[in-house]
Amino acid sequence: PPEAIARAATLRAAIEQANYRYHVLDDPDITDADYDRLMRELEALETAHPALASTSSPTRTVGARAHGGFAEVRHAIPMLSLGNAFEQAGDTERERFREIAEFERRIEQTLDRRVPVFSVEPKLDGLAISLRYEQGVFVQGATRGDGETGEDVTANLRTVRAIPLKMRGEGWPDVLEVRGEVIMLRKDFEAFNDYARKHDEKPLANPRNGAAGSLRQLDPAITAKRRLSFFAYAIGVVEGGELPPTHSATLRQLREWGFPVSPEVATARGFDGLIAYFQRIGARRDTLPYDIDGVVYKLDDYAGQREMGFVSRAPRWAIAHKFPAQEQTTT
Ligand SMILES: Cc1c[n+]2nc(N)[nH]c2nc1OC(C)C
Repeated sequence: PPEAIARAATLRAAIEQANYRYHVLDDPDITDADYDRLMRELEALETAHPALASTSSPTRTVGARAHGGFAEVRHAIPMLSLGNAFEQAGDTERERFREIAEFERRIEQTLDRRVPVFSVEPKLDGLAISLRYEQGVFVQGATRGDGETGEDVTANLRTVRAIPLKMRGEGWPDVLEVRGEVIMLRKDFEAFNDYARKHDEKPLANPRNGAAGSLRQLDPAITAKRRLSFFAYAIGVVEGGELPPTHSATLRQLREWGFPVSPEVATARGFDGLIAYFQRIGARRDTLPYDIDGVVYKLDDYAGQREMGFVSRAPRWAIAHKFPAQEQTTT
């Protein structure tokens, strides 16, 4: 009946808007209870009128169990690892952060640029995944695996509300791969362990295990019970369209298309700018809503990235800068 069709469309739009405001803008305008009421009303409508349901409906996020294990997915563009730098003994900052000074100087020299601009980002401690969108619709998601081949965890990723089932806005390429980290926010990790202890279930050792374990569940219904989040940080395949010339502009564009991007991302100029960011984030590390194990510096303009190229599997144009290992507080 037409009024059921109209009501279902209204509910879907409201739920997608609520997901965007909660996960991308971090500025929800309805309570969790209201959100659940919208979902329950849509589920009831779709049950009463099965013709209404579609795979891209927010209620259709729990798919079938992967009986024989996960299918393999070959990454057309390998998912890279990052070379990383650690602090070293020394008096001056250039000595203590010698590897970062080296990284930055090599880029200055190779590109003959005085002060290169970098995209600077928190290095989230979760599970790296790649999301494939065709005509703006989420069609496949895979884990990083060994960088060349990962596992198809599409059904599980559909249950992660921070991952848009359809891109927002317009102007996106025909095919777009968005890469990022699936994580478990600290508050959701603590809530999960409270529940586990009360129900005599095995608690999670840390949020990273929570994200990895939840995503690798063969039954998406179990994944759906784990509160996971997602932050985009890179692009893979782009076909039938083009992206801005810099990584920072691409991250802004991804936010508009409905992808969560960490609010901590910024740009920095030269060695001093990198270290200032490293120390700024380091000072706030324990107050962030998610675990990080360092920060990532990436030359911001894509032309410069292409010119710098890669060393084996890690790009010359990016590096992870890790904090000293933190004593894991076993909760
Ligand atoms: C492996 C990795 C991890 N991370 N984490 C962030 N924030 N950016 C980022 N980029 C990565 O690789 C790029 C070089 C694509």
